[in-house]
This record gives sequence, C-alpha cells and structure tokens, in this order.
Amino acid sequence: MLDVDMLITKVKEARERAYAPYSHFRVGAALLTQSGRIYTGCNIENAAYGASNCAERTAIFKAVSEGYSSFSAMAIISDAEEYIFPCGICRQVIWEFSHDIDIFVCTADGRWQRHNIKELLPHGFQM
Ligand SMILES: O=c1ccn([C@H]2C[C@H](O)[C@@H](CO)O2)c(=O)[nH]1
Repeated sequence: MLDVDMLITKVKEARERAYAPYSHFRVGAALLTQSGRIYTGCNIENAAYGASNCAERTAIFKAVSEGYSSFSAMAIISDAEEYIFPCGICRQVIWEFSHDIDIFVCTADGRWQRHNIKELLPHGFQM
C-alpha cells in the first residue's frame, strides 16, 4: 500500500503550490490515508502572519473535511538541503488523528528519512 516514490512525487507537486510570499520558504506535504488516497497540502501564508497555515495542516484539514481521518504516512519537503520536520503545532494535529503514522522527512535533493509520530511527539496531548 505504501509507495514512497509516489508519495515523494506528490509532495514535490504540492510544494510547487506553496503560497509563501513573506518567508519565501515553500513547503509541501503529502498525506496517505489508510484507504490509499493521497491528500496534498502546501503552506499558505497571510499578510497577518499568524493567519498562515503550514503544509502539513493544510493536507490534514483537506482530508478530514473530505471524510478521511485515518492516516498511515505523510511526506514533507521544502527547498532546503536539510530534512524538514513538522512544527510543534502540526505534530499535535497529526497526533490527534493518528498515534502511529510514519513521517517521511525529505530534503530538496531527494533524500528521505522515516520517523514515527511516537518519536516526534512523545506524550501528545489528548483529553
Ligand atoms: O513544518 C513546517 C514548517 C514551516 N512551514 C511553513 C510555515 C511558513 O509559511 C513557512 C516558514 O515558517 O514555512 C510549514 O509549512 N511546515
């Protein structure tokens, strides 16, 4: 079910759609649902900086709003040569929907590493 190459193709496409006129830091995310669909997301910035949204949350909110809330993997990429890891808020949002999702962090030149949300967010908050 998990096709890492496909996820990485999709995450690169998503990065192209980033709206980042303020930071000029483009981010893409590609989210694999347990049913095999891929939802993509990009960062969407705003002149009121706090209204900006990260790529990861864009992908998750798209999927959940379409009725898909069980996930098995997410890929994240930017234009940087370093691996990009999700911010703290995105980790908590990921955790809300999956306590066992693999996160493929990518570099702009195509390297990737697999991590798990359990490792990136130990003791995530839940009520
Ligand atoms: O994991 C991350 C980290 C940052 N950003 C975005 C937010 C902002 O638009 C830009 C610079 O922080 O990158 C993401 O989309 N995902």
